Amino acid sequence: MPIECNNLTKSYDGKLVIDHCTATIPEIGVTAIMGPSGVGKTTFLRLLAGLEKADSGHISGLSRKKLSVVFQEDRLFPQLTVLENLQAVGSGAEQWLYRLGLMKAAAQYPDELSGGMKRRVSIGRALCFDGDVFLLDEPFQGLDDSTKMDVMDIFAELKTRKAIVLVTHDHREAEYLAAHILRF
Ligand SMILES: Nc1ncnc2c1ncn2[C@@H]1O[C@H](COP(=O)(O)OP(=O)(O)OP(=O)(O)O)[C@@H](O)[C@H]1O
Repeated sequence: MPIECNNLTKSYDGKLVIDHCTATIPEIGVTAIMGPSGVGKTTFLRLLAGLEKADSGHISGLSRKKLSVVFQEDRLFPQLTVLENLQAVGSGAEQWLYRLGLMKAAAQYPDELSGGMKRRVSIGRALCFDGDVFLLDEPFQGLDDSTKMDVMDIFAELKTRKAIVLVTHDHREAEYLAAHILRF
């Protein structure tokens, strides 16, 4: 069942951020969300994640679906190691750490990591949680080109069986992964 967004609106302090947005997100494959800074892309993801409530409109097709989210700020558990951060949410932690090039960092704590490493741990946690729907807000930002390709390839594999909503400013990422693009 696809996710249907019907006529969503959302304002902050009287300023309209999401203006009657209607969109379909297929059950399988990558939907890229693109648009200038401040146009409401993160807000749209937060509406999908249920972290914000729309002022009007309706989202259907999300009930009973498990959501894996990666937001721009990496919300890792500071008191847990990298490995434990992944194990806390699901299974397959070691396998994902390996795929993400993080095996050597498994016993480190988040405040000992670089920005790009924290980002990969966040991605690893989303993968371990193994949602039906992945909500990704600029997930590849801060990764060097080679690591970015490795991580994008994980999602290229995943997109054959999951719904992935990818906010990105990078046309190459969108072209590589996405079946269609929602322009905000
Ligand atoms: N919690 C909030 N309270 C007040 N204003 C907010 C809040 N969240 C977002 N906004 C405002 O809503 C607008 C859209 O923000 P949003 O983060 O959704 O944009 P974006 O398209 O994701 O931007 P970027 O590409 O820079 O990440 C901005 O003007 C922002 O200041």
